[in-house]
Amino acid sequence: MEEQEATVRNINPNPASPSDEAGPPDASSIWARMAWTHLDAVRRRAPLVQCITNLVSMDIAANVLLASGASPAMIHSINEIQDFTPKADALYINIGTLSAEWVPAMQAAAKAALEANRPWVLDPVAVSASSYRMEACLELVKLRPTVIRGNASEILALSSACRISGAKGVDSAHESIDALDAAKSLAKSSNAIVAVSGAVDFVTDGDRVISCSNGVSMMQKITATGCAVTALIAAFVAIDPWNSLKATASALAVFGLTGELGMEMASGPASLRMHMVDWLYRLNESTVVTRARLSERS
Ligand SMILES: Nc1ncnc2c1ncn2[C@@H]1O[C@H](COP(=O)(O)OP(=O)(O)OP(=O)(O)O)[C@@H](O)[C@H]1O
Ligand SMILES: Cc1ncsc1CCO
Ligand SMILES: [Mg+2]
Repeated sequence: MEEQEATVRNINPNPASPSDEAGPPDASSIWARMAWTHLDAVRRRAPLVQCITNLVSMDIAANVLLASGASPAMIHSINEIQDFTPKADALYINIGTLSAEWVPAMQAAAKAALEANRPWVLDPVAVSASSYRMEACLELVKLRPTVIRGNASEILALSSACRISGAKGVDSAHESIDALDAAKSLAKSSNAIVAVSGAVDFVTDGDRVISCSNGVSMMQKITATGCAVTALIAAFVAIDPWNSLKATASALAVFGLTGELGMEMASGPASLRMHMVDWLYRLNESTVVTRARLSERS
């Protein structure tokens, strides 16, 4: 979808901002305030997000959506797509545990979302694991996802449409920066916003690049955190579909921030997961505005 410049102007009108006393806010605080405004809008508007996601991620994705204020619906039968998908505010498709039965449902749902003018978000989990998976994913990319979010290995593989990317499995074998050019190229060829997650997350429309440095490495030790943040991206894009670049960056910052806050209390991956969900539910304006770390790269 075409980007508009409205979001940053619209979300920075807080006359009570402490930064006003010291002069105009700097660019990073404008981005951080944008992240808060997106989270606040998700809480107020509770977007309905249809998820066709892998079996491993269903629980964490649904809980992350609920804690954010969104309304998840894990509906994947092809028999329900026609009735349900046009009612959803956004659709999330994740190919992590795809099967011959699910692929037609994914394609039908993506088509239904397109026809209903709803944003839809693709997570190309382990896209280079098999030619079946790659071909299914390439067919989905043709159905014009609004956002594609993957780890560096997935974005590198999808961007070049190579069958062998050097990835081990569903985890990334690359740093996110290694995939930045591939992400820009994929964004241009697919007309989607592309996000590469990692120690630093990058979000691009092919020209502009927003980076986010929130998060902790322990998040990689919880299965399906990537799937969960893609679900969160769908909720954020649902409430700001004309600014999907910014909505995607906001979701990544908010999710990364829950990792940082959760890590202050966690003793390992299982408790981190629990604390992340709690923090997503509890996050307040001052924490997001002071701790979201977003910036635009030139
Ligand atoms: N080294 C790191 N430091 C900080 N945050 C990280 C790091 N690696 C990943 N993250 C964060 O973890 C989340 C998941 O990203 P990751 O790249 O691990 O996804 P993924 O490989 O697709 O995960 P999965 O397949 O398990 O769902 C993102 O929010 C990302 O910012
Ligand atoms: C472990 C795993 N295998 C297929 S999907 C998935 C969840 C993380 O992507
Ligand atoms: Mg993944």
